[in-house]
Amino acid sequence: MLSVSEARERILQGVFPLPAEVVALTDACGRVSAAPLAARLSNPPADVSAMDGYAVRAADLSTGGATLECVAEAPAGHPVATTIGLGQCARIFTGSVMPAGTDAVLIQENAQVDGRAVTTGHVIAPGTFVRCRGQDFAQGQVVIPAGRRLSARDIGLAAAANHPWVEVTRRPRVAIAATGDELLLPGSTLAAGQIANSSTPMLAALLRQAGAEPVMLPVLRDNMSDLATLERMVDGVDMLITTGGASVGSHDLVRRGLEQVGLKTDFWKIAMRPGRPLMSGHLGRLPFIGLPGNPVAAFVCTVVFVLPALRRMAGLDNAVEPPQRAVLGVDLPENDWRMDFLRSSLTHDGQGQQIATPFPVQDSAMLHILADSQALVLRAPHAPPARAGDMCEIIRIDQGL
Ligand SMILES: Nc1nc2c(c(=O)[nH]1)N[C@H]1C(S)=C(S)[C@@H](COP(=O)(O)OP(=O)(O)OC[C@H]3O[C@@H](n4cnc5c(N)ncnc54)[C@H](O)[C@@H]3O)O[C@H]1N2
Ligand code: MOO
Repeated sequence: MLSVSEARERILQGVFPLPAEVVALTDACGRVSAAPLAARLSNPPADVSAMDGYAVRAADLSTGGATLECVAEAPAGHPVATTIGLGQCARIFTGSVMPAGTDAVLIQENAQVDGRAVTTGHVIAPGTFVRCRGQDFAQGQVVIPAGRRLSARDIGLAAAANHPWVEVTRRPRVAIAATGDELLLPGSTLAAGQIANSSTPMLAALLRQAGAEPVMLPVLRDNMSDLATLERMVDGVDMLITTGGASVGSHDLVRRGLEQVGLKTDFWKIAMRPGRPLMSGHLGRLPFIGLPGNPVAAFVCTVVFVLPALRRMAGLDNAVEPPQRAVLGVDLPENDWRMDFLRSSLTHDGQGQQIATPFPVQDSAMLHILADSQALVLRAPHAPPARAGDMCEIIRIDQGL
C-alpha cells in the first residue's frame, strides 16, 4: 500500500501555483509574494542623522575642544539648503538629512550651547552618528523574494520601499462537501441515527487559517445521483475535498459516484492511521482529495496532505514543512505497517525542551482528544518500541497552520 510520503508526493505533482493578484499592503499579511519586490527608493534616501544634536564637519573637531557657530536648523522633513562651512554647524534631529558640508553628528549631551555658539571638548570622527544613504537597502534592490509568506515585518519593509500594494498569489478556493445520510447542520434537532456535521466546519476553519478560501457545498446524501451533482458545483474552485464515503462499506460511494462524472482516481487507501481510506485524483483539471469520514482522520489528512498542496498552490518553495523534534513523554509499543499520527499533549521541561505525550486512546472519532492535543507524534511504519525520554518527531497542530 502507498506510503504517506509517496501519497503526498503524488498529490503535490498534481497541483500548481495559482496566478497572481495585486492587493493593498494592508491586506497582504499572510499572503505569499508572487514576484520579487524591488525597492522603489534607497533607505535612507539620503545621509541622515541618527541622533539629536549638531551636524558638524569632523575636521573641525579632530583635535577636541572647539566652538562652532550654529548657522542653520534642520528638523526632519525640512532639509537645510545651504552648505555648512568651516567652523560652522547646524542644529539637527534624528532622521534629518545631513546638510551639505557636514559629515558627523555631535550629540547634544556633549555640547554646551550659548546662543549660536556650540562648544564641545569631544573629538568626533567622520561618520559619527550618520546613517548613510542606502544603509538599509538601495533603490532597485530586491528586498522581498517571490514565494515568501509575508509577515508583519515584510509589510513594514515593503512600505519603507515605498510600495502601497504587492503582487501575491491568489488564495486557493477549496470546495468542501461532506457526504453521509446521517449528517445535519450543527444545531439541528437530531433524530435517532443522525449526528451533527463536525468535519466540514472544522476543515473550513483549518483551511481559512492556512490562507485558503473555503467554499462550503451542501451535505451530499449517500447515493450516486447526489454525488453526481458535485461536478456542477465546482466551477471556479481550485480543489475539491469530500469527507466520508471513502471506505469499503456498501454505502461508501464517493469514488464510484465521482468516477461516473469523470473522476480519474490516482490512488485510494494508504498506509496511514488515521487516514487509511484516503483518495486522490482529478475531476477534469480539478485536484480532488477524498478524506475519510472519521473527523479526526479528515483533520489529520488535511494537515498532512491538503495543507502542503495549498502551500504549493500559493507558490511557496517548501510545500512540506519539516517535523519538529520533541522528547517522548511515555513508552510506545512497536508500530505495525501503517504510519501513525498520534494525538498528543505538548509540555515543556525546565530546560526548554518540548515533551510530547500521546493520549492513551486514539480512536479517530474522538474530537475531544483532538481539541485537547497540541501536536501529532509521528511513528514510522514498523518503528521499534520507544521509551519515555527518547526523541521523536512531531507536527504542531496548535499554531496558525
Ligand atoms: N470494513 C472496514 N471498515 C472500515 C475500514 C476498513 O478498512 N474496513 N476503514 C475504517 C476507517 S480507517 C475509516 S477512517 C472509516 C472511514 O470510512 P468512510 O470514509 O467511508 O467514512 P464514513 O463511513 O462515511 O464515516 C465514518 C464515521 O465518521 C462519521 N462522519 C462522517 N462524516 C462526518 C462529518 N462530516 N461530521 C461528523 N462525523 C462524520 C460517520 O458518521 C461515521 O461514524 O471507515 C472505517 N471502516
Ligand atoms: O483512517 Mo481511520 O481514521 O484509521 O479510522
